[in-house]
Amino acid sequence: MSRLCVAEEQSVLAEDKNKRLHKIGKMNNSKVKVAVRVRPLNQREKGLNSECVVRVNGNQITLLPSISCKEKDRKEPHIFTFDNCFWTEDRPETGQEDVFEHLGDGVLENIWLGYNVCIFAYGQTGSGKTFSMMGTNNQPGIVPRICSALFNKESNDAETIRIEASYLEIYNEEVRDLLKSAKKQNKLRVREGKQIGPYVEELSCHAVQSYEKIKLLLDQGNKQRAIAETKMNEQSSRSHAILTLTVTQTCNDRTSGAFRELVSKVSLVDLAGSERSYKSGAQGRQIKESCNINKSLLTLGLVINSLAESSENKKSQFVNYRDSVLTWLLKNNLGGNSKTIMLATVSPAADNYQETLSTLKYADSAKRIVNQAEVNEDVKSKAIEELQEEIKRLREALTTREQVQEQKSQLKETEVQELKSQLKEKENLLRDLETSWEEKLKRTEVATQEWQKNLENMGVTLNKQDVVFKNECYLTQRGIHLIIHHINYIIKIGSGPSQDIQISGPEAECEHCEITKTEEGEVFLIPVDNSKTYVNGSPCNTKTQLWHDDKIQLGTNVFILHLPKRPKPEHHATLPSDALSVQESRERLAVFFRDPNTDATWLLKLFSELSAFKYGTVCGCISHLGKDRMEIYG
Ligand SMILES: Nc1ncnc2c1ncn2[C@@H]1O[C@H](COP(=O)(O)OP(=O)(O)OP(=O)(O)O)[C@@H](O)[C@H]1O
Repeated sequence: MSRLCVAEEQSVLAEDKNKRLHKIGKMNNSKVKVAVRVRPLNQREKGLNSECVVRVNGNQITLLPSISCKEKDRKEPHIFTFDNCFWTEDRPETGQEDVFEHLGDGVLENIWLGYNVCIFAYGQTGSGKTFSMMGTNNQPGIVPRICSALFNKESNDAETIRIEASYLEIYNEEVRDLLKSAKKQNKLRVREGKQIGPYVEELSCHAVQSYEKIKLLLDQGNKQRAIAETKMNEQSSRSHAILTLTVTQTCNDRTSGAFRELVSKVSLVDLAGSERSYKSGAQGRQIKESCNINKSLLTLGLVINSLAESSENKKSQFVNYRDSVLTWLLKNNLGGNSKTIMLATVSPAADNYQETLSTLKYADSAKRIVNQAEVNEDVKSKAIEELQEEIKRLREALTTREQVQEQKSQLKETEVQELKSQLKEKENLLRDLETSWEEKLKRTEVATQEWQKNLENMGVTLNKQDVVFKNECYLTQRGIHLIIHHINYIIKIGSGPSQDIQISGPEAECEHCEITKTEEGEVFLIPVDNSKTYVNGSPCNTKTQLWHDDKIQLGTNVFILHLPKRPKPEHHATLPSDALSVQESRERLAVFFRDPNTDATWLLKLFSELSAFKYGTVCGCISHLGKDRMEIYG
């Protein structure tokens, strides 16, 4: 039978099943809910006096024409209506709560009812996807709030709740397990089962019993992501991250007295920035990254469009989910069995007009998609049955293939290998489904300990939220995450698109400075003429050697150099003959001398040398303390 006929037959069977489920109220048509969040103007945009071109009125968002937009967009504003519009400028402190109240509460309700749910954040780099999904310690986002509520017993009346978590990222169309140490990573393949839908082979799944445990896993995953990024000088915005929680509840049906098992798969997705390719001036490896990011996002766009069209025309049409890893994994969430929310994040600044318009158009298409959400009841037994059948079929196929192996052709050999690998995978899945909860909890504990040990062996120490590499040379920059930039030979820093590290702010030059590392491991800073560059608070206008822990300020961007092999040498100041002694601490220098009327020029020289050398920004004062003592404060 041709592929098309099989697809047609399957779709007829699925339609019949859907009709039946609709009738008994266990499936319903569910439009993708679309919300838009506008972040406040950031420092860079304020510094550039960027015009604010977005207005929000209730659920309506208007994009006003601006000088920077294309000719055809200059005449009229673009007006869109969504399920929710969030504008953080009005109430910045309650922004995260507002979003959770309007989106998160509904998500929880659907989880308790046994539906699959998905929230995916889409928008240009820096528009607030990670801030909305993850948030910060003080302003937690949707993900930690959902995780915390899942363990709040008052929010549901199930007898038992079991939660398993997996966390992956898609980078250059390859899947990485964020909860497995880099050493143990194989290239992970996406497969698909009739009952379970698309899944990632060998992806680790962790049983969690408390919010603290999920938080620990999330932290681990984010660190793993940070390590991968920094090892390759990547940035998080270049990969897509998917956290999946499988929530299994057993409930006692009050009327029949029977036990029901409800399973909800919760997919929380932080997509890569949507604009990368044309604004970042991508080169070399970055071109591959951009193509692959855009391949996923492009396919996502195509999938959204064809789903929107088929929902409107009420006609099913073939949707090529398998064209990208992202859409394949989100197959159920887009047009399938899931209650899905898209959170589109945008910047209000005029110079982001095109990206904002394209995000809003994307979001506008998404709101036309209609999913077929189904209550997932007793799916485990069905999945076990399906796997047992599959395993039986694969074993038989393998025996037949092996029997005709006499004429050993290359083709047969590959076929046998593929069958063996499928068989192994299905057996693993079955074993996993049959593993007891207690065993799963034990496994998670062992995996966490192993992961931490591995990091220590790699020379990485975990310091609260931070990742520190013991013996390497890098710059750290603190923002929403701690960002680490490795220095290998030469790095260019500036606000221009071709710079290795991009800085922002009104005082950031297009090409601000270079940092070089010699073969001997010495590090130098070479500022570009007239750039606002400071080392430990002192202006730096010429090539300057840098030491461990030096603070480098480029305009308003601050970096700390990590170079443990080059600690700052001890400073030996030449003191005038009448100085008696010098006492130093990191914050204070006290010079004792005989004659309080000593010419102070040497002291001022010493002061400026020391401030440049060791004391960072010296807001210091020189004060006379009695007859024979002066103190300089750093
Ligand atoms: N709604 C908001 N309110 C306050 N600050 C915000 C908001 N949204 C984003 N920000 C700030 O803007 C900056 C960029 O946000 P974020 O990292 O979430 O962007 P992103 O879309 O995830 O970017 P990328 O695609 O590069 O990962 C962060 O410093 C964040 O704190």
